[in-house]
Amino acid sequence: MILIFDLDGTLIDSAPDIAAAVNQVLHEEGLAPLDLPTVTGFVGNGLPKLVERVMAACALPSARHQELTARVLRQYEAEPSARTRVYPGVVQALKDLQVAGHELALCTNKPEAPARAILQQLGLDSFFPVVIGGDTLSVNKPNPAPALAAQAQMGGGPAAFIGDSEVDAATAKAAAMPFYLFTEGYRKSPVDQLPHHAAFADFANLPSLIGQTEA
Ligand SMILES: O=C(O)COP(=O)(O)O
Ligand SMILES: [Mg+2]
Repeated sequence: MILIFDLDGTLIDSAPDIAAAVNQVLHEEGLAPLDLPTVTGFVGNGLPKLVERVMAACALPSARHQELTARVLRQYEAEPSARTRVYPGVVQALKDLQVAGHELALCTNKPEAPARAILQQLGLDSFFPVVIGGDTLSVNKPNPAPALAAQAQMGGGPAAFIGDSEVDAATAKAAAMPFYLFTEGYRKSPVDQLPHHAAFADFANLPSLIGQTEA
């Protein structure tokens, strides 16, 4: 089966680096930093949307959105993974899933360039022959197009989606793919309010969970 993974809050805890980039720009603007839970709550719909949420929280004029988005992105790309951690058990789970014959792809709302840089810096790039970012197509998740593009680029066939958020649950539903929910990421809703085929809190359990579903 083709397994399409989300990135932020699923494979990696990346919010500290996103918050650092945001807070550097706020500092340059003479504004107080936002705390980590606040910035984490803004992750999920891509960088332009995150900056829009930051600007609303800081009462910055929306006319500056393009400029501030470019500055946050430049800051983030300068140091994208220094504070970012791969969640426990991810690497072993990805290896086990490949050994079991699955093919892995990545579908994130993070812009493609920093997504690829982070995968490489954290040693995850070799798992993912296909990477679709938030700016790879003209639409991003929860539109199903990025997930469907990942599936098509992997050669087509049965696919499942693994993610941590409301956005991923909606994407999987729209793409008609079973959704595996990682419960320890950046979701805002209770687990039972997110439609999912199966949920897991520990990556060590994912290979058997997917094996059971297939059987
Ligand atoms: O960049 C975001 O807003 C979210 O990224 P994700 O799709 O990898 O969770
Ligand atoms: Mg996510």
